[in-house]
Amino acid sequence: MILSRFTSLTSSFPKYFRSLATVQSGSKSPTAVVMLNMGGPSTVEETHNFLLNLFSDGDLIPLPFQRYLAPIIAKRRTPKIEKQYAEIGGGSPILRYTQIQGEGMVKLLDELHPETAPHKPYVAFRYARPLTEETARQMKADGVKRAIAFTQYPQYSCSTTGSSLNELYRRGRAGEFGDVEWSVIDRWGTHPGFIEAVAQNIEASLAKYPPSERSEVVLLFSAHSLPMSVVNRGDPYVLEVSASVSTVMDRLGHSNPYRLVWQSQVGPSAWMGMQTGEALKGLARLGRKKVILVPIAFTSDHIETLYELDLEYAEEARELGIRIERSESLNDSPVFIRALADIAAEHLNQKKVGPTSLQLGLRCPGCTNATCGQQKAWFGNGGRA
Ligand SMILES: C=CC1=C(C)c2cc3[nH]c(cc4nc(cc5[nH]c(cc1n2)c(C)c5CCC(=O)O)C(CCC(=O)O)=C4C)c(C)c3C=C
Ligand SMILES: [Fe+2]
Ligand SMILES: [Fe+2]
Repeated sequence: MILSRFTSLTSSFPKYFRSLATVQSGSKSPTAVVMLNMGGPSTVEETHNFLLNLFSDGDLIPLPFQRYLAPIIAKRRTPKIEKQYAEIGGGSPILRYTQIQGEGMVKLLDELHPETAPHKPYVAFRYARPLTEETARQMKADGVKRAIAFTQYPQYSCSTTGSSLNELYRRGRAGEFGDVEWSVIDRWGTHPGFIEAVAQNIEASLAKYPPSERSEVVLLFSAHSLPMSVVNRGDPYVLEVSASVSTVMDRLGHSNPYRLVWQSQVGPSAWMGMQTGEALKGLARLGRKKVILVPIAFTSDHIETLYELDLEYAEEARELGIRIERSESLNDSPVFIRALADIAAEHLNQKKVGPTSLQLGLRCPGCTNATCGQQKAWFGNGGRA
């Protein structure tokens, strides 16, 4: 309410005064909006380093003797994953899309929240360049004094956003960013702008079916799975992904039958199910031959959409006689970029409540990782000891 009043106020401002405000604040140190994500190899050659960083992360994959096992597993897995990145065009597009999203977001944010302008986007990836340490050096060189850590995972998991925040905390506490006041946007899986962007992409896919067939199409929301050991320690990811799905279906007026299923499990342990591939087989058995696959837990294209969904599952569906469409990832969607700016502006307006959401302070009840607790206390104090 307050935000929408404020938005209409700034947008009715004469353009001249708005651009003057930007010029006058041009000499101010920028407010950094640090976009956190896992990253991906931009070229096939970077695949090994990406996997090495990923398997070395104890927040994502806790391994015994991690320092010794991670290089062995990464080396063994590299040829298979290199082939997949080669088949999707020679690398992951995540950096390109994150840069487009970041640039678009700050342009809007300067108008939505001129008090903290200019805003500058930074990217801090966990397993690919630019890594957090490089971003820290750049922010220090830019004289940043105020920063928002903005996760690009809509739903919170200790193994994704939690891992990024732990890395930011370790480097922040070591002084690598200089003297920065931090606040955190840690989840936004039911934000109306995000929901609208997903819903519009689903509607575009539905429009590919003849009107008489549309209501029969099954919407198969597919999210990266999570090991049951993580789910069982109280990780909120599964619940938050379910909330995103329910909210999208509310927005669509429950026009279609739908299910939430899980993809991309790695290794032999138990993971959250049912698996996307199994679900397709089950739908074929039920005679449901029209499906739209909807990626719901990641906002740009990556190996899981471009390889697993578009190549592997599409082939499987064809063999099962299913007509399959894939709802586009959010990528450079203007509706989504506007949502990112709104989320950041709402955060800046509501910051009086505290530098993090109330949810962040409540770590997974079963989590015994000391860094998670220290990180939450540190961010809760604005990044001060
Ligand atoms: C919300 C998204 C994701 C969650 C949750 C997640 C958890 C998770 N992932 C692994 C292991 C791997 N993930 C890998 C790649 C990968 N993971 C995600 C997203 C989530 N992971 C993405 C988008 C990607 C691809 C990156 C890109 O292409 O840009 C990989 C590497 C690929 C492979 O070897 O298969 C591994 C390994 C675990 C163990 C986990 C939960 C604890
Ligand atoms: Fe993953
Ligand atoms: Fe944790």
